[in-house]
Amino acid sequence: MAALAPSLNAARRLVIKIGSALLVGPDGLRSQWLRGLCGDVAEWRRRQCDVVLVSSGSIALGRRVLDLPDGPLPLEQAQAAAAVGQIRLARAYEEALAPHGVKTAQILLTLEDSSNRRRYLNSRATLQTLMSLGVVPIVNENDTVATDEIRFGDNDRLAAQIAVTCGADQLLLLSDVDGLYTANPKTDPTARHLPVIEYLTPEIEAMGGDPVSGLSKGGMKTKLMAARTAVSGGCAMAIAEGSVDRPLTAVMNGARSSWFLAEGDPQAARKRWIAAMKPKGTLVIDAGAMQALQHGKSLLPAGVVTVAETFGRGEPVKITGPEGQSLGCGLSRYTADEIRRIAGNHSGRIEAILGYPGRAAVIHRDDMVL
Ligand SMILES: Nc1ncnc2c1ncn2[C@@H]1O[C@H](COP(=O)(O)OP(=O)(O)O)[C@@H](O)[C@H]1O
Ligand SMILES: N[C@@H](CCC(=O)OP(=O)(O)O)C(=O)O
Repeated sequence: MAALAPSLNAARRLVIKIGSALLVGPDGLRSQWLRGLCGDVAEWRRRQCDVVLVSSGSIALGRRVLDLPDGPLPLEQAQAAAAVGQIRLARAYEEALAPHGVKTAQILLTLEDSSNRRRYLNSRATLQTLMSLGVVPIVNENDTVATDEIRFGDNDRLAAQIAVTCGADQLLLLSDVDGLYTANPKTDPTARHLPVIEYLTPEIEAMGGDPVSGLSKGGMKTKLMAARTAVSGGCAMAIAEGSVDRPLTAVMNGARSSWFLAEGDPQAARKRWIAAMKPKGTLVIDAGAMQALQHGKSLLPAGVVTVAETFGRGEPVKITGPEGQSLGCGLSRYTADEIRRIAGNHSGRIEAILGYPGRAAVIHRDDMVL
């Protein structure tokens, strides 16, 4: 029996990627379309769904303002265009969401921000805080500082990385095509649409071709790479035609799309990821902390007895009980030296001891596997 596609209606945390060609037309920003999209975003917020928007379009908007020619731009010009376009892009979202009472924030990231564990944890914490405050973050690649070696280069993969980082259960790529076909439908009239992709097999991955549109970057290739990241992170991913009015409502009402099914749920995937890491050090904790962890609490400095070896912030450490029992592992929010100084102390004393404020927990329960 064919597997069932998830319903967009059921998303609890949704990341939506908007391609340049949707947002910017021959006459500039497609304001009316953006108002429709933002009407949908507000509707999903009303349903208590957290929403993150990953939007392309800064280069497409900026190049128009700077009168740069069509076609690929040299890196420096693309970076300049992005700097000019990004302020317009962010303002457009803010203005389209404000009438619905939805607050926005701008987040610009590079590939390094996801590969460097400390920066990754910081951006994750900021995203979580923004969502807990009901804000819709607008994310784009930080094109002004991202040179070729350190860039995602396309927002499909950035969106998948964001979806996994913030534990989203669904990722929607709004594109100029209504899903994955057996070949590029713009060039091959025999191409067949695939509504549900249960497993990302090599055959499926070979279907991804390049884009035809002049504004776009990755084509289907990068969307399939995004699918690999999303589904293995426990997030279902859909590709849908975004140019229609109110594209989320359209998908919910049955507009054609392709769904890639998730492997497990986001939390389980994150725990698998942490469990697979090689610990860099060990924290020995007392009996009270051991009991607290077993009741689903975070590890506070007060419960740490000793720290072995050297590790940095965000690195994996082993957690051991007072009798040397192996309890599990987790990502440390402090360096080994910092924990040595705050061990045994109440979290309220962290700032006085270290000389700067820090997070209350040494290992947050979301970053821990027992
Ligand atoms: N197997 C395929 N199925 C669907 N589209 C494909 C396929 N291979 C290549 N494509 C191309 O990928 C395009 C979508 O990618 P792209 O233009 O980069 O979109 P976006 O700007 O939304 O990121 C389609 O319009 C199509 O030309
Ligand atoms: N960061 C770039 C977007 C790059 C990109 O992935 O574009 P697209 O293929 O249209 O989603 C920009 O804002 O122009």
